[in-house]
Amino acid sequence: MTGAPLRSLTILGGRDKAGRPEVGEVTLRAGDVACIVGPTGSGKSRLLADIECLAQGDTPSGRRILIDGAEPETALRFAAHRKPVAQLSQTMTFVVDLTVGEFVAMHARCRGVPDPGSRVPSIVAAVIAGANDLSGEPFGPDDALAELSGGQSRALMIADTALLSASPVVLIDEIENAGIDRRRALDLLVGEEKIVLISTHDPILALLGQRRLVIRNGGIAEVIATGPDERASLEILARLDRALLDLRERLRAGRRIDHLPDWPALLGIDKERETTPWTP
Ligand SMILES: Nc1ncnc2c1ncn2[C@@H]1O[C@H](COP(=O)(O)OP(=O)(O)OP(=O)(O)O)[C@@H](O)[C@H]1O
Repeated sequence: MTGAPLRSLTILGGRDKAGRPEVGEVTLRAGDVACIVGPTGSGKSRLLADIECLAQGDTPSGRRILIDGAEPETALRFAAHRKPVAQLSQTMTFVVDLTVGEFVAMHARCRGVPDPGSRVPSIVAAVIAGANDLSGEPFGPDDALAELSGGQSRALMIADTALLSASPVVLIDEIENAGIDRRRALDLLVGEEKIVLISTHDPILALLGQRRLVIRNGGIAEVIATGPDERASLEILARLDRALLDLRERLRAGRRIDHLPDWPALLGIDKERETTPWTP
């Protein structure tokens, strides 16, 4: 654990793959969500890895990461239990022979949750409830960890990271196809005053963040603040997304999709005033 709460994380720019300097400085504060966007191979994972290891000019990018405006002490970089950064990777496979309840209780004890006798059962219940809120398929404490679906595993790790991990910085490598409610996942993490960085191409996630770091050829080329027009678009995208989720749920439940939603009504488009006919 890191002790005092972390207030800010600063990325001091290094160089791109061609050795050119990138955007000089980006500071994120507790409760901030920043998205990392860029083409395949542009260096998104490199940036996450630089933050994860609290790079000090000793990685290919030459970036330096500051905690609360200062270079982190060496122990913070190399002692696993004191690391301020948690990373949720794209694939989540459990290979231990434990139930969900046993695993979360064990993690709670490792994380030093005080008085295991009374606190652990309630924190286990809170983590499982949080995970069930994110994934469409509920599971319980007696279910085997190894038998959880991809979406359930991912939801469990997000709830576990939000509620149990002491790490104030959370790095997420793409959660778009994980079958979980992405907005709730972010709310859960941000509600705990974490700094969240997500590598994503999902328009909803991208617009939910306050900023987007655009990566090109290995460097941060631009920092885009989410503007008011984009926030308005987010509401429409969220409606579309809910409608698509509904259709997915129907399919999951073995039902038919004979009728599609009334899209113009759903998106708040006034049919009377529409002048340009839409053609597929
Ligand atoms: N600034 C840099 N200087 C030197 N090498 C870099 C830099 N940034 C990234 N790289 C290297 O470029 C390669 C591709 O980067 P990375 O895997 O981070 O891309 P990505 O955007 O995450 O790709 P994908 O979307 O396919 O996962 C890696 O080998 C990485 O170490």
